[in-house]
Amino acid sequence: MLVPHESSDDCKVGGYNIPKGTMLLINAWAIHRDPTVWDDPMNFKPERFEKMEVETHKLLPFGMGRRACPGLGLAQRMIGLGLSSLIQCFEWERISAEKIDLSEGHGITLPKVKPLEAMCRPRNAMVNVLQELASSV
Ligand code: HEM
Repeated sequence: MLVPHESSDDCKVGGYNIPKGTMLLINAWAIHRDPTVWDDPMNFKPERFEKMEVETHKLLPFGMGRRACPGLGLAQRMIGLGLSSLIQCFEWERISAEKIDLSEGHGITLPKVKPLEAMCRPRNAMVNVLQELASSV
């Protein structure tokens, strides 16, 4: 669910009459899994975002409109930078032959039921860079 909003006037949403003062909750979780909104929603297909102008209005992790998250640009850049640094600098392995359990838990955010445990070791090409970084802290 996104942050609750309150209608400041009588309005209609999706054909429903919403009186002034109603609490409105957007179920982004359901929208992101709705097969009438997304083609094959349960599969990871990053290529669906290649034509960003087509799909962005259906993707709501930051809300939408006037009260959408003003930290969107910062958050997207930091997540990309953080994740790509972890992939570029380290080799990653599972802790056992068992596949990672991706089951979703409950909460304000979407935690994993089983926290991720993984092993990492600096990539050879990155050892010097990481040592220099660590010694400069
Ligand atoms: C992955 C990171 C983030 C996610 C998923 C996220 C998501 C959201 C969502 C869903 C909302 C509510 C939108 C709505 O009312 O419909 C929101 C609001 C807000 N976010 Fe974020 N956010 C993130 C990072 C950030 C960062 C980095 C900042 C600031 C540096 C920030 C500042 C805010 C503020 C100030 C609001 C309230 C905006 C308003 O009510 O007018 N957020 N965010």
